Amino acid sequence: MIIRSFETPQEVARATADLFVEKAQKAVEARGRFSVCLSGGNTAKAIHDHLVNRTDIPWEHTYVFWGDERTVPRDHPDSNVGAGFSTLLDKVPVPADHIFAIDGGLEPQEAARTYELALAEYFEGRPPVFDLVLLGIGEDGHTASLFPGTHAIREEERWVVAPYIPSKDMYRITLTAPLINQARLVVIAGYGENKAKAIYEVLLGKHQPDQYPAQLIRPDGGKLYWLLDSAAASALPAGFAQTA
Ligand SMILES: O=C(O)[C@H](O)[C@@H](O)[C@H](O)[C@H](O)COP(=O)(O)O
Repeated sequence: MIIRSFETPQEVARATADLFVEKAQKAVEARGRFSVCLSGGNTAKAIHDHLVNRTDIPWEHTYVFWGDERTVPRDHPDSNVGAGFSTLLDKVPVPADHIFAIDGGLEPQEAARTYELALAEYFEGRPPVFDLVLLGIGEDGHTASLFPGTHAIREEERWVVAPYIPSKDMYRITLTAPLINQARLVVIAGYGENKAKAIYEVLLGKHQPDQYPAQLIRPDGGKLYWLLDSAAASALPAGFAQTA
């Protein structure tokens, strides 16, 4: 696990974009294609702003997925898929048939099952190993839509589940931790003072993933980067995070 802190949110977004580019180039060189899972939320949008302007990403060999989606149609303002398109995919030349969107408009359990089938088809029945999974972190220590106290935290078999989230009073569709942990590279990006306590608890607190689900993110063989701004890293001991 590599933990880096940067002065500003913009530097976090830029550093995440740099890792995206590096991974994309290496994946295409090694396997001819690059599979990436986008996250939702505001952090993702800042990262997308940096990606849109890069000229060194092999978009034509890139395959795009989502780590989670709200149970809303793509055109709803809260949709992660909709935001992925409006802030990134409508602006870069990823072929339309390389984009695998979670359908938040379906009944939640059907949406989860349908997405699992899409993953199985892309990965041709082999265990889904994403080249890169981008994640955010919530103030409550959630990541993707793995929220405290939900059954999704304990899921060990399914790739995609659709738990009811009491704190949001809605169902969400989310990749499970075992699936995320198969990735070659996971990047958790976070900024803002409001994340500092959760980040401390996830990284240095008692191991209690039911309270802090981001503790579940421990890639089996891949790498994990935490990219934080100084505010989000402010509860960590001095020197714990590498300062860029
Ligand atoms: O659907 C979502 O909301 C995201 O997938 C979620 O896990 C997000 O990454 C965190 O809540 C951080 O959100 P911000 O980046 O907006 O702080």
